[in-house]
Amino acid sequence: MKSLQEILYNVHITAIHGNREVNVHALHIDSRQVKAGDVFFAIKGVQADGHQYIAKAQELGAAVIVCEVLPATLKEDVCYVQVASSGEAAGVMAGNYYDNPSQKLTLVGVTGTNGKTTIATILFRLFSKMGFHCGLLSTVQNQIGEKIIPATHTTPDAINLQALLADMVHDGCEYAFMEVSSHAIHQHRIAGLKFAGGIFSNITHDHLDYHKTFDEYLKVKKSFFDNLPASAFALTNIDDRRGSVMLQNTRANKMTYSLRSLANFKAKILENNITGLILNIGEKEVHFRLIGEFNAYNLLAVYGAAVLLGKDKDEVLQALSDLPGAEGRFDYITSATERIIGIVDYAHTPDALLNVLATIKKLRQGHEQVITVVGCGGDRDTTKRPIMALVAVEHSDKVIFTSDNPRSEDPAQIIKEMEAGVPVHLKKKVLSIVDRREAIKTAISLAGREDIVLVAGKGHEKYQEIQGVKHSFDDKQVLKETFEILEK
Ligand SMILES: CC(=O)N[C@H]1[C@@H](OP(=O)(O)OP(=O)(O)OC[C@H]2O[C@@H](n3ccc(=O)[nH]c3=O)[C@H](O)[C@@H]2O)O[C@H](CO)[C@@H](O)[C@@H]1O[C@H](C)C(=O)N[C@@H](C)C(=O)N[C@H](CCC(=O)O)C(=O)O
Ligand SMILES: Nc1ncnc2c1ncn2[C@@H]1O[C@H](COP(=O)(O)OP(=O)(O)OP(=O)(O)O)[C@@H](O)[C@H]1O
Ligand SMILES: N[C@H](CCC[C@H](N)C(=O)O)C(=O)O
Ligand SMILES: [Mg+2]
Repeated sequence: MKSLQEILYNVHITAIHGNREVNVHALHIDSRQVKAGDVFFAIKGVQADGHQYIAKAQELGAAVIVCEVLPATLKEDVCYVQVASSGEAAGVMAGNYYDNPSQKLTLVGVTGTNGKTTIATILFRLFSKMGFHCGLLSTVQNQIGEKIIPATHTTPDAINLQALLADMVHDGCEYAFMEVSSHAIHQHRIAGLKFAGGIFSNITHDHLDYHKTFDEYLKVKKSFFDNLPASAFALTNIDDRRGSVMLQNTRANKMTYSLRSLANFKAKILENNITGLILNIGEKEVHFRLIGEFNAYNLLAVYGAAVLLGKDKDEVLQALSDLPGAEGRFDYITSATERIIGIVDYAHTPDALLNVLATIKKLRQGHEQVITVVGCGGDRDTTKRPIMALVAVEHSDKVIFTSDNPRSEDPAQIIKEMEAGVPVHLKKKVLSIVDRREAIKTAISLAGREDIVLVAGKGHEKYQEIQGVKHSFDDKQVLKETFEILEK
């Protein structure tokens, strides 16, 4: 329990009404969770406006309401804190409530369209391997040392985020690595955090349903770097067209990485095949288990960040060389007799799909066919559907369009929107099968000896969300089962 006065530290308050001599029990952004003596933050969202739920929160006993607009009638026993942004106030107040855990950790945030999970996860594994107790906040899962905490978001909401970081501090973590999604930046989920470093991987087409234009999406990502403190490093991929823009207004220590031009951290790909990568990095030739050029970028980002955090170059490279990639990212299994390679990958953007297919092309030795199974998520950026479809058909021998997570949408309609991206002369390559399990089975039945089946879009996900229900589903498991039937 903390006094309201304590948790209001550093909050930009416009006005305050009512009794502020209260002690606060818990903080909530969802009225449905409020209990007597709690703080409720009224946040304007996409579906609803949290201000509509102030009355509900009061009914449930909220002692403090943080809002942008005051309700018409004020209750005597409630304290109303009026602020310019309730979302931002939630971050700062949650930070104060949990004793600002980010100030007691070395916290590194990773942003970009693709590569966040990979970079954050490998940083976590690298530092753990080098003997440090670490925390991880990622799309796949959150971790405090060995302990796994399921993740609901790539970046949790402000209150859960601060609570998780506080748990890391209590558990003795020194470092925390987290993904910083564009939604999280825009919704101020990261307000009140002190970062020791920020990493930018790349920016390409995604989330235009939310950010509306690419420029807006870019601005949001850039604001993460604009707000880093002078004590932090800002490490950017300058081979990305927007890499240097990210750093233009930051006060942080500007650092760059590149495979192509002059940069603070440079690497050269010497070999790139199914067993991994050999890079010339830090004046050494090092073999890594991760596959594909895009992972050379991810490894370089990890290496740069580790060196900027003061770690010995050779020790970092030695530990890094042996680490596996994140779950569901270029995750492959091979069938025993036919030697069909099944690859599960979380590519759910046009750029990620292109990168994975380009990597597969490079790995092909002879005349193996590439058969791609892919769908697009419902209730998400619809403009990427025809583009992902085109990328798939242009870079595969056969393609099966199927469902990803249709969510509230009609899966057949999503597939239609994908089909619209396929030019007439490539239509003969395409089959559409709504049922994802059937689609994967069909792909394998079409595959000959040593062919490659890419199952894209869901990576580590263990469910398929259809009409609000999450059904158990695991791409890799379906591949395995189908291979087993084939072997019999
Ligand atoms: C589009 C988006 O980001 N939505 C997030 C947002 O919800 P919202 O704006 O729709 O909220 P809303 O339903 O309009 O409600 C507004 C406010 O009223 C409150 N409310 C609502 C109902 C009620 O009865 N009482 C109440 O108090 C809500 O708690 C909320 O504070 O705020 C919620 C609370 O933090 C999030 O859970 C929710 O994530 C949804 C589930 C989601 O799917 N988000 C995805 C798109 C997302 O955030 N993805 C990124 C990853 C992207 C990437 O990896 O590139 C992520 O970081 O996970
Ligand atoms: N550096 C990279 N550049 C381009 N594509 C990448 C890169 N790293 C990974 N990918 C591709 O993008 C997919 C997603 O990678 P990853 O999960 O690391 O990214 P992410 O940014 O965390 O994605 P999300 O925003 O959905 O959580 C991978 O499965 C791979 O296909
Ligand atoms: N972080 C991404 C995940 C997309 C994964 C894909 N399987 C889908 O459901 O669209 C998002 O929120 O857009
Ligand atoms: Mg991620």
